[in-house]
Amino acid sequence: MELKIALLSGDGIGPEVTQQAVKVLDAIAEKHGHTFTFTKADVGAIAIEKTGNPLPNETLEICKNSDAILFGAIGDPKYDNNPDNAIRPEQGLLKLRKNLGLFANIRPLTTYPTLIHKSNLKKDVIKGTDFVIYRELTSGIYFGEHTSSSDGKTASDSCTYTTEQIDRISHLAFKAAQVRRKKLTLVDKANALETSRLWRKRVTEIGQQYPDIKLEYLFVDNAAMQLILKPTQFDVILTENLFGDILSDEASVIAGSIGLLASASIGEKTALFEPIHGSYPDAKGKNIANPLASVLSAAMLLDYFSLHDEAEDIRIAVEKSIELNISTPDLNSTNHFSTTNVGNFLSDFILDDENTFYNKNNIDLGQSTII
Ligand SMILES: NC(=O)C1=CN([C@@H]2O[C@H](COP(=O)(O)OP(=O)(O)OC[C@H]3O[C@@H](n4cnc5c(N)ncnc54)[C@H](O)[C@@H]3O)[C@@H](O)[C@H]2O)C=CC1
Ligand SMILES: CC(C)CC(=O)C(=O)O
Ligand SMILES: [Mg+2]
Repeated sequence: MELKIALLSGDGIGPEVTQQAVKVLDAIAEKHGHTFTFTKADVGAIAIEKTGNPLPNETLEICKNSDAILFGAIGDPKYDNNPDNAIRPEQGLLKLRKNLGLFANIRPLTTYPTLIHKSNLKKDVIKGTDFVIYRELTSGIYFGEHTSSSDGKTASDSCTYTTEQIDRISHLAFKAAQVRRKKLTLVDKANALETSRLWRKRVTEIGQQYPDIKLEYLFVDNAAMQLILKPTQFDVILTENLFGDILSDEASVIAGSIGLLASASIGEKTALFEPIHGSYPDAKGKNIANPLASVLSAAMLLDYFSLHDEAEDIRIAVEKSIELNISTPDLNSTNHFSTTNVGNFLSDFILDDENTFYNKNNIDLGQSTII
């Protein structure tokens, strides 16, 4: 298969982690006889520095002319610490999502035996956790009217949802539940918010078209608690933009690191694949960021094009790296491997086996070495 992929590495650790995902995709292309071509484009703070615009037209055009987008992360303390800046890196990502109509953000959460064993959370609570968050991505409070008064004393952000915006992601979430464990949990704040009441009404109505799916409702405050108390109760979580953003970062603690959580943002015409984490500015250029979220986002990209065997190859390589402790410091407090090492291991493993990596790097099999 030939795929044109727009590569938007962005800021902070974005370039370091996406570089590993590209490496892994190159290995998959070589192994399975595909041609993946990457076209780089700027977004976020780097794009502001170069053009004054966090989403230059050229970048948008490259995305529109590609089959899919591989995205790193955006964000820079220079802007975060100066809230008065009118032009901000995150506008690049929000506008990209809106312009490409990427309304459904799919964030799977799985656990790995090696990491369950190391987790600070109770092992019998997190063992077997396997759910997916369907987060609405192009509406809600991030896209409402934002105001601030001229005296600087009042600010507002409005949250709006239409039935059309709720319906389209709800159908995707119900369909996902049909091929999973047939349970959908709507997370909202219907005891306080009008938008949440609309979500509850519509999702209940849509649920009638999916009688095989058990539909449950949770208020978001309770959901935040249940995620940690009993995460195995969840199968598909459906929620609005803000709640999905927050709950998925929280859920990453169950997996072991936010550096493990991948996502796919699906629209009608195209799709974007990105880690759920941000630009982790403190780690920029240090070669310590976990690249697995980016690599697993690349696996979701392959799934999107029905290259399921190829996606599985990536997931098996990722599992192997975790099992062998070839992991960055967030997962491995003693035997640190670098971002690049992890990417090299994955591509070597995909093309050959784990011994290739050990031999190339002159390591005894299983040795605990910092390289
Ligand atoms: N999709 C995106 O591009 C997002 C961008 N951001 C932006 O990123 C910047 C930093 O935001 P933060 O709130 O600090 O969130 P962040 O996700 O960048 O980092 C939070 C913490 O998560 C951990 N972490 C994140 N990615 C990791 C990785 N790959 N490997 C290991 N540990 C990792 C680190 O401990 C880090 O301190 C801000 O400018 C923010 O606006 C935040 C979230 C998403
Ligand atoms: C610009 C932010 C809304 C990005 C973010 O935190 C996310 O999508 O997870
Ligand atoms: Mg977020």
